[in-house]
Amino acid sequence: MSQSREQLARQLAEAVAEALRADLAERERALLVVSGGSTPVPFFEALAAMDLPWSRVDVTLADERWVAEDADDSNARLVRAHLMQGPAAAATFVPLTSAAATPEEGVTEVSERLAALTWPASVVILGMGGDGHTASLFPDSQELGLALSTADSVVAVRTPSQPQPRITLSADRLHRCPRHFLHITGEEKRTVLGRALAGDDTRALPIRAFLAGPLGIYWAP
Ligand SMILES: O=C(O)[C@H](O)[C@@H](O)[C@H](O)[C@H](O)COP(=O)(O)O
Repeated sequence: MSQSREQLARQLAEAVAEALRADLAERERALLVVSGGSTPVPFFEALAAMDLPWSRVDVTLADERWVAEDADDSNARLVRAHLMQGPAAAATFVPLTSAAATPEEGVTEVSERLAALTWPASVVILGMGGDGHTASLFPDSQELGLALSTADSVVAVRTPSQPQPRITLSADRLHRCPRHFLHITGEEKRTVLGRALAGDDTRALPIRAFLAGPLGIYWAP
């Protein structure tokens, strides 16, 4: 019998907590990179309640919509509401937006902010859309090729399928981590992942940029 989404969230939270503890035994600070969207909420809430040296943990995003932090579709708002709570409130959240009007104008400041963190990240949590995007690496984005190839840490992204301009960690920066976990739910995403595993055109299904390496896949119906 397949597990529930709540059980999956707890299982993922335990794996992430274990990874953070392992790294914090070796280094002063540890970095957790999370994705936004709707799937992560039960995972965020399970992780937030865990007993960790949270004051030594930095949390940032794999991508962000270029909106104010109090906007309904802000990933920063989602993380502050569901992860930066309880014990995890002692962690440091590092947002991916700035006061600049556009992500193109903000990438330098955000890149400098990220440079001060402890890379490689301990863990990267990826989500996936029904179009096979992950972070803000979208198939229909004109910046996809850049985001897949640049050594820069962040890329401004404009995508016809998305209402807001975005900023995303580049594939290179997302790869700078020994642990990647893909957190997806539902039959549609299971089917998309199956298609991604069966092919090699990363521009068509950008999640493919992360399937060649070690990837923990956390899926529930
Ligand atoms: O900013 C975002 O939306 C996320 O970072 C994005 O990459 C997300 O992981 C997928 O779009 C899946 O979103 P759902 O969990 O809402 O299906």
